[in-house]
Amino acid sequence: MTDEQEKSTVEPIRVGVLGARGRMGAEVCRAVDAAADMDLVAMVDQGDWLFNAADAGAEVVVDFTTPDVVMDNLQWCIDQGISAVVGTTGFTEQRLDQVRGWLERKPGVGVVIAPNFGIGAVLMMQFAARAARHFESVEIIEQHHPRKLDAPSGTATHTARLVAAARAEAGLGPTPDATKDEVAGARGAEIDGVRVHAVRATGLVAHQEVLFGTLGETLTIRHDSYDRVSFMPGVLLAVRAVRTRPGLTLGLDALLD
Ligand SMILES: NC(=O)C1=CN([C@@H]2O[C@H](COP(=O)(O)OP(=O)(O)OC[C@H]3O[C@@H](n4cnc5c(N)ncnc54)[C@H](OP(=O)(O)O)[C@@H]3O)[C@@H](O)[C@H]2O)C=CC1
Ligand SMILES: O=C(O)C1=N[C@H](C(=O)O)C[C@H](O)C1
Repeated sequence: MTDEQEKSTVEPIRVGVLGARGRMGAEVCRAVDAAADMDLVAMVDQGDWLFNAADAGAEVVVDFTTPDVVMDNLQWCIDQGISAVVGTTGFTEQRLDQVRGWLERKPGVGVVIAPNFGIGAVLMMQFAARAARHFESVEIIEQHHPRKLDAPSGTATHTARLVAAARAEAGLGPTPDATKDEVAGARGAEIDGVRVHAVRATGLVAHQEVLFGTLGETLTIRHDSYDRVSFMPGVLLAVRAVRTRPGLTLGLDALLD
């Protein structure tokens, strides 16, 4: 049998998309539809019956909905034995523990949850974590389109936690800052001791800068998503991998190695 014949005997992955009419969901539907090794079998949005995905035989569900519905969606997928790729934000440690608990009862099911599916964004977070130990100051500035519901972004929150963990490991104390916050919020939000500033403006898609400072120098690590197609290679990578990774995979890092 030739390689081509062998390839054509591999069954396409049957994919359902939740939040299919949203900005990301619609882009995911186009990407899955265009992928030769995937079949788009269900497009579910607000008001649609979730069971459409199970009835259509989805093996993997991709969720880009909202933080207030994603947990119910995930619990349903795991109960149905359907693996899930999740880009929706709002995952606290408590939520992640809950997902791990559901997965323990369904050992064959895989879930990938990633705060950002952009390959450049994943690298930006890795570089930031690597730089963190060498700089006494660090602040994160995330910039998004004004229809975004949450702030700070999932990416900024995740970056802050990575940076904070690297600083703690290197024995760095709090960042130096003598400023009195005379107007509430002027110095941004604080996540694990790292200041995070959220900007919302028409024309933006998804952007982040991590600004490091030490004596006589600064380092800025910046990533820009100008178009939601930037997230698609990461989403498709996760769809291809998730069924062979039972349990919870956090972030794309493990899939890129
Ligand atoms: N991880 C990553 O790489 C990325 C993550 N995101 C995150 O993805 C999420 C979605 O973003 P975005 O696409 O911009 O948001 P949108 O608001 O454009 O899309 C969300 C969609 O989900 C629908 N929805 C709401 N409730 C349900 C439900 N119960 N079942 C099915 N669908 C439902 C909404 O319908 P309706 O409008 O009628 O409420 C809407 O169509 C956000 O949390 C965002 O932060 C975004 C980009 C990249
Ligand atoms: O809502 C968005 O648009 C995005 N959400 C994710 C986040 O909150 O980090 C990923 C990316 O920044 C785009």
